[in-house]
Amino acid sequence: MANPPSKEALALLDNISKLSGGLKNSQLGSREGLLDTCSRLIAELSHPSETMLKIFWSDPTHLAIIRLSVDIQLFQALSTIDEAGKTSAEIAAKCTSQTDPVLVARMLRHLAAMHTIRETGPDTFAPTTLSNTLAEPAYQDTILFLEDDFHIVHLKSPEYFKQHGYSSPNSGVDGPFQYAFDCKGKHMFEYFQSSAPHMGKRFASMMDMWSKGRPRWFDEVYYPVKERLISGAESDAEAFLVDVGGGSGHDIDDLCKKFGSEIPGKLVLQDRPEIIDLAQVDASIEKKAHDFLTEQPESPKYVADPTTGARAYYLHSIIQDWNDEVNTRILKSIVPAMKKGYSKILVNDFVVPNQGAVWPQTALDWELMASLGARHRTEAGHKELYEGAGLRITGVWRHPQSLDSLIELELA
Ligand SMILES: C[S@@+](CC[C@H](N)C(=O)[O-])C[C@H]1O[C@@H](n2cnc3c(N)ncnc32)[C@H](O)[C@@H]1O
Repeated sequence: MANPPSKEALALLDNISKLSGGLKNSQLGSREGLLDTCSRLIAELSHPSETMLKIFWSDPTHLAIIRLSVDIQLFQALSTIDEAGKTSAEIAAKCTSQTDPVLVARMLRHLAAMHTIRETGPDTFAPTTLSNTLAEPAYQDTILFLEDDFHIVHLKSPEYFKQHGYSSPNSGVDGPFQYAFDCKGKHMFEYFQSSAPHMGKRFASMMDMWSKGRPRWFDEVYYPVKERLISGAESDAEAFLVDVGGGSGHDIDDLCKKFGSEIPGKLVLQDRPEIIDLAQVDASIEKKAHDFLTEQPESPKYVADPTTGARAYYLHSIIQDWNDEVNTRILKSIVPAMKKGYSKILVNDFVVPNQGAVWPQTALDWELMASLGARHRTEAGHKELYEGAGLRITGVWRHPQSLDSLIELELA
């Protein structure tokens, strides 16, 4: 007979049944609660050797198969199939190149065992929402970035830490990334530009992919854009909102789509020149190459008929990329452009709790360290940084289903 479940497992099962009721009634947060509780239950019920094999066998092989699927266009082949499914030989015939049907069958079986696709009968497989989504260009780029380009950084990090006395990096130009690519002194974004433009493009796609499926800062229950920005915006101001380091423009483009003619002024997308070249945004959005370590050009000092600075300077996933010293430079480059009591800086970043951070936060913190010598901040860490740059926090907003926050700042 099997061992009786532990007290913890029983409590988790009770919680799952409560949360299931919430999910059926579309209660906000029940989906997230269920995901967390189910993963705790899996950890509680698994034998350590099962967990070990999950981490070191099933996940890496799953990853290897997903990566290979990009080359043979397996997800694209699957996306043409209906829910009844097709045999592995039929699916192999739809892949690019002459892929061995036996190899495809082995890939399909593991993908099905990992719930990435569905096994609908003997040697018969059908796509899922996940596998269809993995066929999209932004997801394919992300797989290539994380596997082909970035994975080496994690593989090399034990050597890096051994050489650096196991201390936490605090430099964007001498961390695990620079060690793996032998480019000490060059920041990751500079390295993309000078030595690996394909990585820069894939990275921008990854940021685009990441914005999907999570609440956006301008959603009604997140940050009240109408109340805090549109209302009170001066129509003769040069710019309404500047997306500083906005990548290929998904945030500002979606803001533009959502509010359309309600936006009372110009929208400006700024980033490095090679990223601005990639951006495909609404024609009304001005695209400008700008180094955010230098003085903000969307400022009364520079515009033809200056009245005020922009209503808002939006920084999404920027503060988390740099140490305090560089962030102070970024913020102080915007401060002279701001009008007191009118202009705001909007920081859209994680505010990690002092206890109970969840895996998307802790995993990203490690990625930030490895790639950029950077880290996540608690609310106290954010506050200290902004006060040091002559700013004050005027509010922190969070969507009930999001893990990130919107921190609103004004001149102190
Ligand atoms: C983590 S991404 C965030 C992109 C976008 N805000 C988003 O949330 O998807 C950081 C962005 O900062 C840009 N960046 C890095 N250094 C920069 C600099 N000195 N000036 C302007 N942009 C820079 C990168 O090109 C990249 O698009």
